[in-house]
Amino acid sequence: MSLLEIKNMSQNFGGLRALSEFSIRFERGELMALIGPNGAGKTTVFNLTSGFYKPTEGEILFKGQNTVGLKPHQVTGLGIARTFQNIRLWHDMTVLDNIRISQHHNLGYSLWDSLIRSGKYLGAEARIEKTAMEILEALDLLEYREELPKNLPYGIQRKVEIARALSIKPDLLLLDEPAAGLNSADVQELIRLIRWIHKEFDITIWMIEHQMAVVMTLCSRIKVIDFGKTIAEGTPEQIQNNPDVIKAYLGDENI
Ligand SMILES: Nc1ncnc2c1ncn2[C@@H]1O[C@H](COP(=O)(O)OP(=O)(O)OP(=O)(O)O)[C@@H](O)[C@H]1O
Repeated sequence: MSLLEIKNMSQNFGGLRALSEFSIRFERGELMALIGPNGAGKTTVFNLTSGFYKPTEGEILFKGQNTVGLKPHQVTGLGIARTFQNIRLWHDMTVLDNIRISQHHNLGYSLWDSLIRSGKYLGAEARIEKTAMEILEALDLLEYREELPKNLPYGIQRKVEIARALSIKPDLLLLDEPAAGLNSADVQELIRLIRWIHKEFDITIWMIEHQMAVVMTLCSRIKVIDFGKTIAEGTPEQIQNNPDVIKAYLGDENI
């Protein structure tokens, strides 16, 4: 069974067809990219896959289960974690609390348990704390655990966001433009980090990225969309030489 299978997924926003009959199949362990010019529909694909939008048409099967109609926290609970194009962290909570709070989609205790501080509550909170500390240590972020994200350099904030996504122990990690806003040294660090995470956590990664250096270095398979339609899929080499892709990025007049 494929880890993720999307079949003929489309999304309309009023009269705009933002995505048209998008299909993809992932096997466990892949590192895959979704690319395309601005406004092509890439983030829409991630919003649909992670339950932020419900597709107008189509099917999404994750580990064989249909996820269409599930809420984002339910999709997270099944094992899909994501980061956002514009970093979304709680800027007035510490780094550690940001990681801890992300695990609260699946607590296993009730409000009553938390009020009386039952054994169930204390046990779950201890597990959450342990996981958060382990992730921070693995990503070399322990020294920032008591800092507020807003006081940290942008590259570190990106890393914290990735740590937060990883803390739910996902099977599939969606990274929406992880290199956006990073300087070239941070981009190199990010490439190393993603490669390391992919191997060390043994997870499947799907990324949207405009920086071709990142995509071409990391991904074994690339899918290209333009105006909501799939125009190409293949290896980095095939994509680089694909005339439809070149045309979509550069326009007819530049070919
Ligand atoms: N919630 C929404 N309501 C209406 N239109 C939307 C909504 N979300 C996206 N769109 C439109 O759908 C199209 C695809 O947008 P999307 O953000 O998916 O593109 P993208 O490929 O991620 O672009 P970029 O690379 O610039 O981030 C755009 O025309 C956008 O304006």
